[in-house]
Amino acid sequence: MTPTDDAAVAALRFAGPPDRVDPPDRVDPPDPATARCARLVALDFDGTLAPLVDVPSAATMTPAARAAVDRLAALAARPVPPSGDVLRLALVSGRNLTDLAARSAAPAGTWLVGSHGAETGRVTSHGVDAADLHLSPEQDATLAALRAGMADAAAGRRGAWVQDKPSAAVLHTRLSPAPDAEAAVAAADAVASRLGLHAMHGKDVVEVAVVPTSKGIAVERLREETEEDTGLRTLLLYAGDDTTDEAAFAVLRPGDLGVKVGPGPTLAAHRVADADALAALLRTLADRLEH
Ligand SMILES: O=P(O)(O)OC[C@H]1O[C@H](O[C@H]2O[C@H](CO)[C@@H](O)[C@H](O)[C@H]2O)[C@H](O)[C@@H](O)[C@@H]1O
Repeated sequence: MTPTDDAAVAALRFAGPPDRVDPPDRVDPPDPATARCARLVALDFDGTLAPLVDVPSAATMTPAARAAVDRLAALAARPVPPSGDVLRLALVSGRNLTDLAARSAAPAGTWLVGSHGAETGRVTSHGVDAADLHLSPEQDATLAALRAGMADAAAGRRGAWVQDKPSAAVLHTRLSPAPDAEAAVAAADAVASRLGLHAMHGKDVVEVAVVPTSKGIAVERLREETEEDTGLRTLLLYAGDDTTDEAAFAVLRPGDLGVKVGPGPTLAAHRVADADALAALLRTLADRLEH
């Protein structure tokens, strides 16, 4: 698959003008919108780099997505080029951090955001350097009640099961017949409501967390950190496929690039069909950034 023309053009615009120096009179004038910026490429994992599958532990990036991520990571790791442009790569997922690190095998230097923003870390040559996740005693007690409630919501409903995360519980219904899925989802929503928590509805999942967070908050934090570290305005490319990615699209600003992967309503300005089409777009971006 290839990205649509407008998405490919948007990727080139996001990357900035080509670094042309010869002949001198052909040098492109710097574009104030994109010159001397840091670029933060933040990518969702499931459904965006890795096609959705029935068993979450079996999800894996397509070969093209793998190659694109590795190439961007190599570009992010190189010494800052003469243009002064800085590139950062982040994976932003609903998966918990350990799971995301294992499934993505992200290259050293990649920033990781897990549990929709509740967990953060950075891949280093010796493993993931992760920030501690602290739950208050009240949050601990709520998490225990949440896990019990979600287990009840899944009980007796065909195909439904619950995944526990460090600060959340997730009801999975991908393998459930429609009536069982509907009943389990309604029960999970009731548990969230009883505990005063927000239920996030994704693709065949209902996720309830005891730490208020969203991918929008997470990518804004990544942008702020990049701007603090580099002293440069930071342009953000965010790509995602699910409803929970809309929170990230919602915080994009002029000069940023939002890419929705697959069908469905979205706030993103651009769309590609699938993980391989996104990989092609990321290759276009890498080609331009490499020069
Ligand atoms: O933010 P993401 O990286 O997209 O993670 C969101 C959820 O991804 C996983 O569930 C989804 O992918 C599974 C494997 O393909 C699929 O079986 C499930 O139906 C999808 O919703 C993961 O298991 C969840 O914990 C994440 O929150």
